Amino acid sequence: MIRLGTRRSALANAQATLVADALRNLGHEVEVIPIATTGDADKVSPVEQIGGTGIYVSSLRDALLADEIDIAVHSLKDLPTAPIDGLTIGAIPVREDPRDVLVARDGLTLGELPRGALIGTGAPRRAAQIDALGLGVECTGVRGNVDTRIGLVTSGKVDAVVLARAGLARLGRLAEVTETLDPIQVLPSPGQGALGVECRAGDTAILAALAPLEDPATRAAVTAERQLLATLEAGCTAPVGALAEVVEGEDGPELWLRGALGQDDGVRRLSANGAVDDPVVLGKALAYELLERT
Ligand SMILES: NCc1[nH]cc(CCC(=O)O)c1CC(=O)O
Repeated sequence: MIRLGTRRSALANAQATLVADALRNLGHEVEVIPIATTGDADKVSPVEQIGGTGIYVSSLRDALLADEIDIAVHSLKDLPTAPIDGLTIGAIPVREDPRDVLVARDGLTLGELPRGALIGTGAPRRAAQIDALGLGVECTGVRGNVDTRIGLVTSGKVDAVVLARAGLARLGRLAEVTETLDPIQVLPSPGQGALGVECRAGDTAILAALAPLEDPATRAAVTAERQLLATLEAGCTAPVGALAEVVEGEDGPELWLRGALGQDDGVRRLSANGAVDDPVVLGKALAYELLERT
C-alpha cells in the first residue's frame, strides 16, 4: 500500500488522483491522505506575509519525514528550490501545458481589454510582465483558489484574471479561457504545469514504484528553470519567469531556456541553449547573464 499525501484543494486533489491512478495502473494499491497546509488554512493574507515559499508544502514534507505518508504530490512551481535533508523528488511526470492564460469578461483577450481595465493577479511575475507590455491595464493582487479567482470576473470585481493553463486543464475548465498567453509576452513560473512526486530519499521500494512515472525531458526542463530561479535567489513570489524546452539542435536534442527578470525599470529577457543532460549549468549561466546586465 502506497500512502499518498495531498493538499485538500480541488486542484491538489485532481493532481493527486492523476498520480494515484498512474500508480494503480502499474498494479500498486494507493491510499490518498488529505493534509492541511498553512497556505490552505489562511486564504486571505498575502502569501509573502504568511511564510512565502513553502506554505503549501511544509505540512506534506513533515508528514513524509514522520512516515505518515510515502509520497507527496506537489505543483513544482510551489516547491521551494532548496533541497530538504532526507527527501527527494522521486518522479517528475510529463508536463501539462506550462503557459499562463487569461480568463476575461465577454471573451476578451489581453489586447482587447480597454485602458484602465483591472486584471487580478497576486503574482509579481505576472504583473511585471503584463505591465511591461504597456497596455495601460492595471494589475491588482488577488488570492484564493481557481474558483474564487474566476468568480471575481463573473461578479465584475475585476475585468480578467491570469491563471496557469495547467490548473484549468486538470480541473476540466479550459472552456473558460479567453486567451492563452504566448511565452514571448508572459513567461510562466519556473516549473509551472509540472508535478513533483516527493518521497523519502532512502525509500528504495517507493523510488522503484515511481520510476515509470518519470519523464526525462520534463525533468531536464524544470531543473534548468528551477536552477535559474535558485541562482537568482528568488522565492516563489519574486518576478522571475522561465521556460525551458527540449528542441532539435544541429547535433541532436538540446535544451532551450528563456528567462525573464522583473526590475524597477521593466522586464529583462534573455535565452540560452545548453545540453539536455546538463540543465543545472544552463540555468546558472542564464541567471548570471540576467544579473550581469542589470
Ligand atoms: N500558485 C498556485 C498554483 N500552483 C499550481 C497552479 C497551477 C498548476 C501548475 O502550475 O502546475 C496554481 C494555480 C495558478 O497559478 O493558476
